Amino acid sequence: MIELKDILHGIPVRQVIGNLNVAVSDLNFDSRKVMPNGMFVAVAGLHTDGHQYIDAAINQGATVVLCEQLPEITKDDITYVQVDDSAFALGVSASNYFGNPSRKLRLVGVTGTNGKTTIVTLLYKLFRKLGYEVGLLSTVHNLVGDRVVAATHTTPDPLALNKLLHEMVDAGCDYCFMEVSSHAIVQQRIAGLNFAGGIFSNITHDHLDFHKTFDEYIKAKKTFFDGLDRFAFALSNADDKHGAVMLQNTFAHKKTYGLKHMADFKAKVIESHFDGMLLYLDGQEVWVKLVGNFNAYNILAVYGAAILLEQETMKILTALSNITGAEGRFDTTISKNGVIGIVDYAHTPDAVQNVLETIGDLRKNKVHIITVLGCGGDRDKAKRPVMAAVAVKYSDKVVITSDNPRTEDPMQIIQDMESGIPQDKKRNVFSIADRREAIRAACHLAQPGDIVLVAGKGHEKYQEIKGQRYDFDDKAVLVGAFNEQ
Ligand SMILES: CC(=O)N[C@H]1[C@@H](OP(=O)(O)OP(=O)(O)OC[C@H]2O[C@@H](n3ccc(=O)[nH]c3=O)[C@H](O)[C@@H]2O)O[C@H](CO)[C@@H](O)[C@@H]1O[C@H](C)C(=O)N[C@@H](C)C(=O)N[C@H](CCC(=O)O)C(=O)O
Ligand SMILES: Nc1ncnc2c1ncn2[C@@H]1O[C@H](COP(=O)(O)OP(=O)(O)OP(=O)(O)O)[C@@H](O)[C@H]1O
Ligand SMILES: N[C@H](CCC[C@H](N)C(=O)O)C(=O)O
Ligand SMILES: [Mg+2]
Repeated sequence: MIELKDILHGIPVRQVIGNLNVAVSDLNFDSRKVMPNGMFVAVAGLHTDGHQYIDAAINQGATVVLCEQLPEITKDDITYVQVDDSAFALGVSASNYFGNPSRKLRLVGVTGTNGKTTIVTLLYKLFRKLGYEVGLLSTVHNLVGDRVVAATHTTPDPLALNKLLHEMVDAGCDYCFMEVSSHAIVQQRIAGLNFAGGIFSNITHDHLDFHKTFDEYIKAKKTFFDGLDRFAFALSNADDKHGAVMLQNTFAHKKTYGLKHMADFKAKVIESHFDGMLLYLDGQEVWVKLVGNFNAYNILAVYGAAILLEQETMKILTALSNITGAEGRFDTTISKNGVIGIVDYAHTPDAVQNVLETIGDLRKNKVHIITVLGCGGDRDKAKRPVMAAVAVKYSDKVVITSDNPRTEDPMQIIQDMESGIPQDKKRNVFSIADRREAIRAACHLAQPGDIVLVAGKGHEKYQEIKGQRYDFDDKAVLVGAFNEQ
């Protein structure tokens, strides 16, 4: 039980109707989940507005309502708190409700278009190896120490997020590494959190359905760094065109990493193989089990953050050489007749290009690269033709298929992708809507030594079609197809 006035700490309140000295036994932003003597926070969404459900929340037992617009008729036994920004108030009140757990461990957030999951996963594994108790909030899953909590979002809603942080504190975690998505920044899921550091990976085309313009997308990412305080570090990618902008207005301690430009943390790729690469990192040689220039950036970000979190260089490097990346990222399998299969979560034009360039650099004797690729439904439509064009440019053959069509028509998504393919390349492209059949077809096209890249779904264990989730696992389907050969 916590008193309402304590939940409101740090929230600019415009008006209160009713009693502030009431105990609140539950906090919710979904009227359907409100509990007796609970507090309901009305937030405007993309599909509907929580303000429409204030009565429903009261009928469910809410005794406190926090909102931006007061209802025309207020009830005597209910406390109404009016604020200017209820999404911000939700974040802060969720932190207060759970005892501000982000102040009781060191929380590091990672934002950027690609690489967030990889960086936080590597940080989680690294700090475990360095002997700490650690929490993780990621697209693949959340971890409270060793305990797995399924992830519904890349960055959970403020209630789920603070509840998990609270559990991490209870479990004795010293650190938590979390992904900060641009949706979470705009929707203020991270309001009220205290970050010990923030990391920027990169920014390229994605989510323009939500942010509308690339400038708005940049602005969203930058807001995260603007919100860091002077005790935190802000670590940015010096080689990214927008890396400097991220640090422009932050109060945090600014640091950079990069392979090309001048930076505080520098690295060079010396050797690359399918199972890892040799890096020259901050004056030392280190073998890591990840592949590709893009992963050299991820490793550098992790190394820099570990130094900024006061860890010792040699211990970091030794631990780094013994850890693997996140599930479903550049995951390699070889068929019995020597076809190399790679499952990867590339679902943006930049990621597809990076992975295919890496494969192109690693391949021997110009063996063929066959890419299986789809694009998600109910997501950025503008990236579809671009992803297809990139796949075609860097592959010998492409099988266009479905990713998660969600509520969209799979054939329409495929057509949107096909529109990006130059006429003279069309003969190398096949479209097969059924993802299982597409993967099988790619494997049948492959000769020994060829490489089949299955991109876009990585670790995901489902496919969402017409709003329904079906079991689906790219790796299992790929291995099954290999076994048929
Ligand atoms: C686009 C987006 O981010 N949507 C999120 C948003 O939903 P919404 O805006 O549609 O909400 P809404 O349905 O309009 O409802 C508005 C409010 O009314 C309330 N309500 C609604 C109905 C009712 O009966 N009673 C009631 O109180 C709702 O609880 C809500 O507070 O708020 C919901 C509650 O927190 C989220 O679950 C939902 O995530 C959806 C499922 C989603 O798919 N989000 C994706 C795009 C997302 O967030 N992705 C990023 C990662 C992106 C990346 O970098 O790759 C992520 O962090 O996961
Ligand atoms: N630093 C990077 N730069 C560019 N591409 C990358 C980088 N790291 C990973 N990738 C590519 O992006 C894909 C997704 O990587 P990862 O899951 O780490 O990113 P993410 O930012 O967490 O994505 P999401 O937005 O879905 O949470 C990888 O499978 C790989 O193809
Ligand atoms: N976090 C990303 C993941 C996309 C993964 C891809 N498989 C898809 O479904 O589009 C999103 O929700 O946009
Ligand atoms: Mg992620």
